Amino acid sequence: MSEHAPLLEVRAIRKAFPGVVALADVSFDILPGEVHALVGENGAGKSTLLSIINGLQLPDSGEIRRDGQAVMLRNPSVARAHRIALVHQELVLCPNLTVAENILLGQEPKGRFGRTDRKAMYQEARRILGAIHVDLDPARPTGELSLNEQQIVEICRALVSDPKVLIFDEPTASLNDDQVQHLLAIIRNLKAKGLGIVYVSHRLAEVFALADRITVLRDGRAVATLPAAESSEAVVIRHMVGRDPAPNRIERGTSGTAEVALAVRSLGAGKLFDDVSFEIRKGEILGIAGLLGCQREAVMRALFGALPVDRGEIRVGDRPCRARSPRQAIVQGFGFLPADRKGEGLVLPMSVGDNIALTMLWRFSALGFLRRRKKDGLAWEMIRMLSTKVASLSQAARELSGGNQQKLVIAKWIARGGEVFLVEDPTRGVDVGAKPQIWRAIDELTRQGKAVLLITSELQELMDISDRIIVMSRGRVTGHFERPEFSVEGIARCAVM
Ligand SMILES: Nc1ncnc2c1ncn2[C@@H]1O[C@H](COP(=O)(O)OP(=O)(O)OP(=O)(O)O)[C@@H](O)[C@H]1O
Repeated sequence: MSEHAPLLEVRAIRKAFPGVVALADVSFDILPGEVHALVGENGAGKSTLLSIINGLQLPDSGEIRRDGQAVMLRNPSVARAHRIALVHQELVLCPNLTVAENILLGQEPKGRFGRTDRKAMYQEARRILGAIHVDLDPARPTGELSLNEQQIVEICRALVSDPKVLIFDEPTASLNDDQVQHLLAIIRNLKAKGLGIVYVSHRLAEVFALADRITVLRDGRAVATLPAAESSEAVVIRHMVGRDPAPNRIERGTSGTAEVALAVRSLGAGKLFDDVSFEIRKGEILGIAGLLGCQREAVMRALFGALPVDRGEIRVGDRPCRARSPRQAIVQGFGFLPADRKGEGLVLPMSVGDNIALTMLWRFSALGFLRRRKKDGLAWEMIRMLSTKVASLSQAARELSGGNQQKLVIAKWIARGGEVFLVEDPTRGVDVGAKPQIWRAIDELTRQGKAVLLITSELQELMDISDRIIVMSRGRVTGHFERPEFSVEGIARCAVM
């Protein structure tokens, strides 16, 4: 076989679910030493394709060839035996076990009487960590690792079977910019060793920083395979959505009224944060910027009654607010969209329509036909507003793609209402085509007089949407910027104070 023969070929794969053709005649291949990115809108078919390559699902028709030979990937163990491995997006580590135990879980080297040979296990874990140039103590309990370190353990777990094809499913979804760079360096290193890497991500900047080729899926079809060096984000987005994308930056105009929606004065919580003060007017979006450990998430949680404060004052409108629980915070006018939305607020076996209706029950107290029609009408409005891809209102939420589940959570959360919305990373896991719609939905909230406090993991996004930004560093407010003064340099300077 020539050096450039594909490690893996996917030919004319088709996979349908009731009411949806998830993959229609998809073909693509992976060469040794290449990163082949797979991109597409939410529901385009990426996860379905990955699960077929990883042996989690069988295709209805089509063929998979590994080193030129047709293979039947009946389950993930068969895929592993063919040296194909997947790095999970969701970290599935056991927190009580050590790094080495997690890496070799289920594949521990055995010594006498079939017992685990612990010395060999630690040696093997050290060898794998060394192979990707990571200095992590294999004896550390996994529970105390950072997200980035946990991700590394996940990668090592996939490397145990010495794969030739390694699949990454949105590996950077919960990482900050520095951690992303570290992960990309590890992936480049694996590529240099000749592995073929399949890389799925919604973050196009990262796809262009890493990929050799990019295959775009749209509505279950592979609509283009492009050499990254000869393409651009705009071209890829056009293939993904079939039109020019809407700009992310929202023209906010003269937003905000004079009326203060939320006033926070000298707020403090233990050693986490201190002397935090700001105001948000009705109709305004205030962003909080800061590096990891700046405690902006803790401020959000304190406002939502999920973390006790011991000093300072919070006022919603002209009322003092002392929420001691999220339930009380909701009653006092707060809405909270946490970054960790997995399963959050969705009853997965229930239908899409009923999931949205759950939050709106109080609006439909009168029984009757009209109620159903009105309920369905509002549900469709929510679904369209965020371009959620659903087959029908009666489709079970569990059958939606990951990104579409996220959009459904956001739709529910907007439907629930409130005066002050606390929002963390609303576009995480959401495709580029739908991001502007989410920003527009938030913009629309403020036009109705709501106030929004916002955190995003990408600073550019925060600058695109916020009216003002405060910067936090080590639990204190270190900067305050009006929209015309926004600059990455200025904000970054305050973030390291
Ligand atoms: N088990 C299932 N039953 C019914 N429909 C399904 C099932 N799994 C996936 N689908 C449908 O197949 C289509 C493709 O979904 P898939 O999860 O592959 O999309 P994706 O590109 O990974 O999206 P995302 O970016 O949101 O993760 C979607 O319309 C989805 O609703």
